[in-house]
Amino acid sequence: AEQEIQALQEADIPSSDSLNILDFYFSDFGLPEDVTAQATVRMFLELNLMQEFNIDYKVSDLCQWVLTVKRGYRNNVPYHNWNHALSTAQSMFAMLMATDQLRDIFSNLEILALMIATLNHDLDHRGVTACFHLCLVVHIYLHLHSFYCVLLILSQGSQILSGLSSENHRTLLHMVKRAILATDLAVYMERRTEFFALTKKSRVNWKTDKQRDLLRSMLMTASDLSAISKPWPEQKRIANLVAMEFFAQGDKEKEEFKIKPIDIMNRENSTRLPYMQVEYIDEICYPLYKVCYCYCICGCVFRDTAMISLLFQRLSFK
Ligand SMILES: CCCCn1ccc(=O)c2c(N)nc(-c3ccccc3)cc21
Ligand SMILES: [Zn+2]
Repeated sequence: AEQEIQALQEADIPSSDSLNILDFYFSDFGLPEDVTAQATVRMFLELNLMQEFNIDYKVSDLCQWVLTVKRGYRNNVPYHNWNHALSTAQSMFAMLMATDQLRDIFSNLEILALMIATLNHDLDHRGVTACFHLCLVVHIYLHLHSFYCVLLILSQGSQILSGLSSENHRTLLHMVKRAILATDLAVYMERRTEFFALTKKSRVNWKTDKQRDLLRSMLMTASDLSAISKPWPEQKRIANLVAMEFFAQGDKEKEEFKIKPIDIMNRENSTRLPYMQVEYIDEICYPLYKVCYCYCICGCVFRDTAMISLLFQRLSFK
C-alpha cells in the first residue's frame, strides 16, 4: 500500500479532458485501477477542494484517503464495487461542472460533502446479502456505509479535513451522512414527490437548509443510478452486473434459506429482465432525470440526449 500511495503522489495526474470525466457518458470500463485513483484526485483538484480546504494532497493526505476508500470496497462483488463508487462520484462531478447553476447554489463545503458521500456511499458492500427483506438490508447497510465512511474519515486522523474549523467539520459530517442515507431508494421514493413539486415552481432560490438537503439528496440518487442514463452499451453492461448480483442473492436464498427469491432476484426470470429494466426506467429513473438534468444543462440538451437514449433502449428491449 505504501508504494501505491507513493506512486499516486508522484504520478502526473491526467487532465479532466484526457480522462473524459466531464462527460455524462463517461465509462470507467477498462480504466486501469491506478488511473481510477488519479481520476478521483483530478476531480478534487478541478473542484478546487484542495486549495479551499487546504487538503495537501502531495503530502499524501488525499492520496492516502482515496486509496483507503478504494480498498474499502470488495472486488469480488459484480456491481457494488469501487468502479460503482467512482462512477457515482464522476456523475456528481459531471453534474456540478456542467453549468454554473449547481456551483452557484452549493457552498464549497456542500460540494466537498457530495464528493465524499458519492465515493463512500456503498463502502464495504457485500453484494445484496442473504435476506429477502431487501429494503431492510439496504436500510441497515446504508447506516453501516455511512458509519464506515465517517469512521474512515475520522480514523485517518481526518487528515484531509484537518484544515476545517470544528464548525465546518461537524456540518460536513452531518451532510455526508444525510447524503449517504439519501441513496436508499426507499428514502428517494418517499422524498421525490416534494422535490418534483418544488422544481415545478418557476423560481426556487434553494436558500433554506431543507431545500438544499432535498436537492443534495436527489442529486445523490441521480449520481447513484446514472448508469441508466448512459449510452446503451454501458447501460446494458451495468444492468447485467446488477442482475448478476441480484441473481447471486436469489441463489443464496434458495440454497441457504430454502425460500423462493423475489422476482428481480430469481434467475429463472432472466428472460423478463428487459421488461423489468423498462419498468425500472419508467417508475424509478425517468421522473428524476427528467428534472435533474434540467438543472445541470441549460437548454436541456443532455436531457433530450438522455431521453433519446432511454427511448432507444426501450425500443431495443421490445
Ligand atoms: C441495489 C439497487 C440497484 C439499483 N440499480 C442500479 C443501477 C442500475 O443500472 C440498475 C438497473 N439497470 N436495473 C435495476 C433493476 C433490475 C431489475 C429490477 C429492478 C431494478 C436496478 C439498478
Ligand atoms: Zn450505489
